[in-house]
Amino acid sequence: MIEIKRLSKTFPTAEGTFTALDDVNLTISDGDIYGIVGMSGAGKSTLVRCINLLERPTSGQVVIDGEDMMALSTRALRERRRSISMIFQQFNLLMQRTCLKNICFPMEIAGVPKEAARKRALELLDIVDLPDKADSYPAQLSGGQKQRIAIARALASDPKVLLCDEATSALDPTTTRSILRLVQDINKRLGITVIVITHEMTVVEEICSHVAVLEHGRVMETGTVEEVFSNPKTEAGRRLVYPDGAAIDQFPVHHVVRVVFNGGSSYEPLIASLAIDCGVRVNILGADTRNIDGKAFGSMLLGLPEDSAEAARALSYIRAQRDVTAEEVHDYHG
Ligand SMILES: Nc1ncnc2c1ncn2[C@@H]1O[C@H](COP(=O)(O)OP(=O)(O)OP(=O)(O)O)[C@@H](O)[C@H]1O
Repeated sequence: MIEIKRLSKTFPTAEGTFTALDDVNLTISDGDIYGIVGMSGAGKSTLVRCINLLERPTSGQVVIDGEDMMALSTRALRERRRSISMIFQQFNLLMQRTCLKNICFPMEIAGVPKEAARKRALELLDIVDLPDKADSYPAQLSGGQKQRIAIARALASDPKVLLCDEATSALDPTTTRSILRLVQDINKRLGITVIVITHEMTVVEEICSHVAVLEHGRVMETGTVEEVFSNPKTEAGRRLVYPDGAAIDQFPVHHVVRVVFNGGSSYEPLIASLAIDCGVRVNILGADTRNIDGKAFGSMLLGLPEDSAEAARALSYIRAQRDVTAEEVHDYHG
C-alpha cells in the first residue's frame, strides 16, 4: 500500500516560494490502477517524482508498505526505488541499443548475470507481445511498439508499482487503447499496482479503478472511477468529467428536463446538491449557460434516471430552487 500523507512541495522562485503540491493525502491499495488526473501545471509530475523520491518533498510522508521512504538511508532508498518502475510519454529508450539490450539495461545495473538477464528479457518481450523485436533498434519501431519495449524494460526489475507518466499522450487513439489494455493485463496477471498520471479523463475511464483529481497542487476529490464519473463533487472534477458542459451518456435516460436559469447563483451547486441532497444522479445532456457576474443564465438539459419516483423527486427539488424553472421535455431524441 502506498500512503501519501500531508505531502507538500515548494520551489524557491525569483518571485518567492511556489507551492507545487499542497497537503496531498492519498491512499493507493495494492492491485489498484490509480489515476491521478489534472490539467497542465496541476502538479502531476511533481507528485510522481515525490512518490519515487526523485524529488524530496518539502514536508509530509511517502509510506510504502508501512515504511517511511524519507526516513531511509540513501542506499536503502536506492534499493526500494527498484520496486517502483516508470514509463514516460517519450519512452526514454536508449537509441544505440537493441530492444533486447534496452530491456537488459536495468538488470545489468542491478548485477543480474548476463545469461539470466537475456532469458528474462526474452520472456518480457513475449509479455509485451513483441517476441520478434529483440534485435531491432528503437528507431525501427512505431510509437506503440516503443512504449511496449519501455514497459518490458520497466518490468525487468520485478517492480511492485508501475508509474505511467502520460504514457499514452504521444499515441493515437487505437494505439493508446492497446497500450492501456497491456497495462491492465500486467496489473491483473502480475499483480502490479499501477499509478496512471494523465490529463485525459478517457484514459482514466478506460483502465483505472480509482482516481484523484488534482488542481493547483491540491487533491480536490478522490473516489472510485464510477463515483467520480457519475457524480463529480467538485468544480475541478466536473470540469474534467464534463469539459464542454455536456456529459457522456452514463445511463439510459428516461426523463429529460429543461432547466432554465434566470440569474440565480451558479448552476453547478444545483447539480451537486441534486446528488447530495436527493441522492439522484443526473446526466447533463447539453448546456447553454453563461455566467454573468457570478450569476447563471441560460438553460440546461438534464437526463434523469428511469425510476419515476426518483425523477419526480429531482424535478420538485429543482423547481423549489430560486431563479430556476424546470419543465419535462417529452420529445427529446438525444
Ligand atoms: N523546479 C521547479 N521550480 C519552480 N517551479 C516548478 C518546478 N517544478 C515544477 N514547478 C511548477 O510546479 C507546477 C506543477 O508542475 P508539474 O510539472 O508538476 O505539473 P503537471 O501537472 O505535471 O503539468 P504538465 O502536465 O504540464 O506536465 C507548475 O506550475 C510548475 O511551473
